[in-house]
Amino acid sequence: MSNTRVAVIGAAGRMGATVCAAVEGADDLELVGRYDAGDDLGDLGGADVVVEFTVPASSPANVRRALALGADVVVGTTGWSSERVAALEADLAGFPGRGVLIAPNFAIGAILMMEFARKAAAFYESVEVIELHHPNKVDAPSGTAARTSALIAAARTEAGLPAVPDATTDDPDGARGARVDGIPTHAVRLRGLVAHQEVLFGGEGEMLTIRHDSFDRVCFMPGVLTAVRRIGDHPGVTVGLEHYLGL
Ligand SMILES: NC(=O)C1=CN([C@@H]2O[C@H](COP(=O)(O)OP(=O)(O)OC[C@H]3O[C@@H](n4cnc5c(N)ncnc54)[C@H](OP(=O)(O)O)[C@@H]3O)[C@@H](O)[C@H]2O)C=CC1
Ligand SMILES: O=C(O)C1=N[C@H](C(=O)O)C[C@H](O)C1
Repeated sequence: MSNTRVAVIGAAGRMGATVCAAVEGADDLELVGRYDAGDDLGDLGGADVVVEFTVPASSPANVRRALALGADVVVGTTGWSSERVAALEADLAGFPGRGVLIAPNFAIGAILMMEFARKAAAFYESVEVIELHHPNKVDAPSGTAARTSALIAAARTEAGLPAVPDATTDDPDGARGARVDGIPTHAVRLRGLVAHQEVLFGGEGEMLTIRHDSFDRVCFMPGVLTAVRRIGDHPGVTVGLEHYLGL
């Protein structure tokens, strides 16, 4: 069987460069193109699969370009709101058989953290999400935190839980953080960090903390390579690598 041809958009970035090295190290994959800001995407090297790690403002146009060239697309870039996903789903009708995976986080531990948080959500009155990242990150809250909060909110609604209790009436500086689907969601930016998240659940007399730490971007690579290898089996738009992992 011939190797899968892979192009990377955002190839000079922290994630893109790590993905290029991972693809080059895989016997069954061939890196056919590296593209970064200002580059002409051309025919994307004739890639079968395009991996996209850029910035939220550029990601949708890059995905559409890759689809138009006949490639499947693995997207790691954050900022894919439900409106953006819906627009992509409508566009994808014009590209039958093509697949797009939008994964807020490719690290297995982060995927499990979200799954555990979703399971715990129905059992606790209180919950807060705290994400902590390197200070070069441009978006807040992180895509992972936004997805975690959305999953928790949906699970709470399904369980018939009311809003999280919070007596705050005076918060002129936003100290209580953002609300994502009603879930308090906080962002920390600190030199020395890579990507970290805590989900705090509180009930009468107890707290459950679920924490994940990415210490090195290599932790995302098994997930990215799995996505590249399996995307051909997943036409349409998929949000979250968990759907490729049987979770
Ligand atoms: N899903 C996951 O598991 C993970 C997702 N991420 C997400 O991936 C994205 C990238 O993160 P990171 O690598 O740290 O960021 P970087 O800023 O290091 O890399 C982004 C790269 O994309 C380039 N770029 C910007 N616009 C375009 C464009 N239109 N076409 C091609 N290239 C472009 C940038 O160039 P320039 O700097 O010159 O503008 C830069 O080289 C973020 O959204 C982040 O949240 C990060 C880690 C894991
Ligand atoms: O920008 C990052 O670094 C990361 N971005 C993703 C996010 O926003 O969730 C994934 C991970 O947290 C690293």
